[in-house]
Amino acid sequence: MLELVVWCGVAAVLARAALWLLAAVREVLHQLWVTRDIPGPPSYPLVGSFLAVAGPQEELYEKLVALRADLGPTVKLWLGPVLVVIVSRPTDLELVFTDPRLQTKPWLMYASSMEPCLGAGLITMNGADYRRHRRIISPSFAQDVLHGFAPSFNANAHRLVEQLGELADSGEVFDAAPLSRMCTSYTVCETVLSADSSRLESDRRAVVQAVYRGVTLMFHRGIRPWYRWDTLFKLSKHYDDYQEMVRVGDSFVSKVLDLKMEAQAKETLGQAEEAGEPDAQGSGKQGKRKAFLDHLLSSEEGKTLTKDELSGELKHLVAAANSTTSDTLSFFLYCIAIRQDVQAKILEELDAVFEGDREREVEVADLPKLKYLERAFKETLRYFAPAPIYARQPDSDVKLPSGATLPKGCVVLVSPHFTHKDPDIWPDPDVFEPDRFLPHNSVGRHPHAFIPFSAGTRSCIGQRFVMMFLKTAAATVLRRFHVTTPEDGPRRVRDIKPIFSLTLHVKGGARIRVQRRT
Ligand code: HEM
Repeated sequence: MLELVVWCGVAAVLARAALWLLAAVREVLHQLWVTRDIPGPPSYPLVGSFLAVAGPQEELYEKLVALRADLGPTVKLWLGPVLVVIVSRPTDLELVFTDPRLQTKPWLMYASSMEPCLGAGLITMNGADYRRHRRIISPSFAQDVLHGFAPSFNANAHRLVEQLGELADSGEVFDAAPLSRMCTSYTVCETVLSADSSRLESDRRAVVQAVYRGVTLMFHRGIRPWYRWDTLFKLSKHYDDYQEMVRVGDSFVSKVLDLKMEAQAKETLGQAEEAGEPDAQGSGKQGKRKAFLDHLLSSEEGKTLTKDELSGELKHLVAAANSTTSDTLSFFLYCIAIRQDVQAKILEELDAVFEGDREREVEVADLPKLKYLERAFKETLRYFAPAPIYARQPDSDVKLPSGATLPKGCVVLVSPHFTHKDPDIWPDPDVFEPDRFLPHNSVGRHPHAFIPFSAGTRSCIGQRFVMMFLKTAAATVLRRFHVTTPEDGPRRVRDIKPIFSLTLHVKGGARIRVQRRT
């Protein structure tokens, strides 16, 4: 009798496995058929077109650009049994960003590579959980909340100015990227987590290091599907580093949450003023400044998030905010160091808005007046979109306006670089020209031709934050320093080589020199 039960069990498992395999084969056959007219590089049994993109990480960017140039705006790639369709026409993208059948983030590119490190959060979640979290978190990014961050943006821009001052005095050539990272990380710690307490200083320094390394490690693991299995990943030389990064992130966010809960408890007991550690970011009575976390915790809906959910969201925000923003600042400084004419126009505008005052703090009211500076940042984001790829997965077959069909279950990949460098949309795409974004030069350009922050329901929640911070940092730095490239540095923006990771970095560093303005 027992034998019969065991055999029935084995038969049931085998039947399920066979059904699963059958469904998977059917899906692949369907995908092959539906996408037969979409061009792609040569594909071979088992590996598919993996060879077209395999190789050192430094070459990935050039390989994708070459695919676009050779095969056109819609390209398919078979990575083993996984079908990837790269979409780049603005009219197609509009559908990708807005169609309800295309709002799922593929597990393979998101949850499987990010959640072991960050936990679940807005970037990786799907379905009803995602919608609930976005509804709870969005109000904490409202305009008035962002305006409260101006003192933090200014303070951290001044910290950057101090560091640049020392480098100006020494006259040395340096890489702007680590300084941009430090400035961004401190700002994000303060404004997202309200982690500017002196009790967190040493942890915060560790996090600044871990965040950058973390982006590289997550990418390293993410593009090697066999590392999804911990057993195999343990064999990787990066395993210990990865674990350390996870530990640093978890411990930091946990400490921040504990301190916050402690401060709230004291506040409730009316003891905030006597508490030895004043609430630096102002969730206490006397404070004015509130971080995202304070807003979240003070909202009724925010209180429904569990500690695990909160911790995941905070890690997602810190990860999403840091590298993207600091890479933009590094690319921007490098571009204007090369393009002295653009830098001169920025200074002219700064002198007009600040009436020649090179010391005054940047106020929220100044920011909308810095229109040329904003165009220069937009052009930096067009040229070097810091989030180089992102993806969706159709719940059912979706026909694009261009005629191609995205089959159910494939990975729809969006690379802003494909769209941002399309000469039919952007004349002379390799020329760095901020005035492309002048209203009269934008007439007739499709709104989805510029997509550094994605678009639609799953677009970046931090885009207004980014512009406020970057403009404040640039207005503070450029009124005080003149930025140049060294003699052996690139002469044209097109000579800057980016390197692909989860975000886009400057290959070899953004090597610049600064001189004090007189
Ligand atoms: C230049 C800086 C930034 C760029 C270029 C950028 C770009 C993007 C892009 C392309 C996405 C969509 C990703 C996808 O679909 O997988 C995204 C999502 C997101 N970004 Fe940003 N981002 C930047 C800064 C920030 C900042 C400062 C924050 C927070 C303070 C932030 C928070 C998020 C979050 C939470 C999401 C997920 C949104 C959702 O799916 O609902 N980002 N970002």
